Amino acid sequence: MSTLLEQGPTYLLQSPLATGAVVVAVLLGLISWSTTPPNAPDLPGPKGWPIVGSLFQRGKDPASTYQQWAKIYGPVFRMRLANKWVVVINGAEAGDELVGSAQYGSIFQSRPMPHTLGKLLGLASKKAVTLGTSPYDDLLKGKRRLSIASVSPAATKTYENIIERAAQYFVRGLNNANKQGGPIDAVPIFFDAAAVLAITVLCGASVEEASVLLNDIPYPMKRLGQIRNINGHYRDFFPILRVLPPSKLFREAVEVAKYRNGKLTFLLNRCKREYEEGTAQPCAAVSVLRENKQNLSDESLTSVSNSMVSSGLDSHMPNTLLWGLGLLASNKDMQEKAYDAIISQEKLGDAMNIERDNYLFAFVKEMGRYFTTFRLALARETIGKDLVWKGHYIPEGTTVYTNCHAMNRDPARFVNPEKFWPERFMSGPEAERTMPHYGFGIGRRNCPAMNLVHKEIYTVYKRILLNWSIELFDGEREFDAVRGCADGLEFNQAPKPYRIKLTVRDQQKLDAYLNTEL
Ligand code: HEM
Repeated sequence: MSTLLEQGPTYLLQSPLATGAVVVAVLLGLISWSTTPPNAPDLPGPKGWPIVGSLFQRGKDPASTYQQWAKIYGPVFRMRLANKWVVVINGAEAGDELVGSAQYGSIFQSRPMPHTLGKLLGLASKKAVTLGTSPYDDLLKGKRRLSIASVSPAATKTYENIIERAAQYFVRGLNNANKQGGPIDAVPIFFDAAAVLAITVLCGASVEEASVLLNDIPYPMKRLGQIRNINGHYRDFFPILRVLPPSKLFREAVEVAKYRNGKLTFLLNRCKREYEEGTAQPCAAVSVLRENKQNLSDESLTSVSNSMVSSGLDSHMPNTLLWGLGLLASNKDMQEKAYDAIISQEKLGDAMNIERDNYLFAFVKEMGRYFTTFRLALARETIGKDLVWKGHYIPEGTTVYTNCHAMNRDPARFVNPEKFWPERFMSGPEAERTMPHYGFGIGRRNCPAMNLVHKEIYTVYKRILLNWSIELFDGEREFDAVRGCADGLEFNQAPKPYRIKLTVRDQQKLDAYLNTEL
């Protein structure tokens, strides 16, 4: 120390150790400065570590960790993820009051544009931006209106035949696998068929065309979901890392986005031509075109179409179907009740209120609640003004995570929330029967497709259960939404791998069904 005091900067330059220490200190200071966000929300929350904040305290299942933190800091807390402050909403009441209410809902209606995603869109085309990843603006309002119209209950009714054809494609895939003998891994079958379902509902293509359409895309479709993952990329949190060359995952996602846009543009142009000629079949794209009174540009229409297919092409749809299939296979009692409900529905037709009296329908709803495959939904960003809520200050521009997983497990809102109990939507308390759960998000940016999704999942299970009884191949397995989850850090949560065994109920009926041209 005395040498340093006596010689000052000269000593620093002469001693490599001291120079190194100074460089490290300056670098740390710079990183800390560049990762300390201004304008902190005034809420309780975990303290976090220097520089990285709570980034590495989130664990392997951030939604469950936030649910635990909410017990310490309250249903709405703040945390710092390196250079970002994030507010996490965990309770049903707080979610309804903040994001779902007329009073505050508009403040929560934008989405942040993380660096990695923004860069991908710049390279691949703005057409690749789905509604789910669009910040709020006037264009978004128009696009959202179109997407809502295209999946309304009335529009969905006109897609029933398309959904039946896609359900037959699911059954064909399972039947082909079953004919090989041995256990069946439904993952590749469901991912392929869910993509076919999404494409056929979007543009009325035949299942044959849809099944080959995306075969030449060079990397797995889930690359795009990996870039959209709410749990983020280090480059989003540490600007200094952006000087590094793009990662392999990023480069592959750009290719996928470019290819996918090309295919969707082709399909959409065909729909447009047929719509103008008056020969188009009912499908979501035709509903969009019919509703497009503002004459949105081709770019906007492709972007809406991208939004309509991404859940099937990425993972929410196949993952949701895989959780439910496993549960049905593992629980004979539920499977029998679901089968009986299908038979009663077939006999009674419209005389049965499917929403209220059908066990399989209730099972489908409960799957959405219990498994909440999209646990943290898509991030929000506050817009329009700063908010003071119960004395807490949340500045405009704050990133917000709606923890749908925790809201769906809030005991103040759901009786015995840890239990998978479809009957809650049939004979449970009125609040549960009449209010939607949070599996499709909340408020002004919620998922518009809940009706369509319920119908699609119901039809797929109905066709599977009418033809087979299902068992687990490898013995008992627990389909617990948390313990049974493959990877809590993924964009969308899948069950751990499992295999099933199918026993044909009536071979003649199965053959006749597969030979029917729908
Ligand atoms: C099992 C299937 C699905 C699940 C679990 C699901 C769930 C979700 C969730 C949680 C969100 C975010 C909502 C929020 O931030 O509050 C969302 C957004 C969205 N979903 Fe779905 N979804 C599914 C299928 C679909 C389908 C089939 C379509 C279209 C045909 C669709 C269209 C959209 C759109 C357009 C958005 C963005 C809304 C916006 O940002 O304004 N979803 N979905």
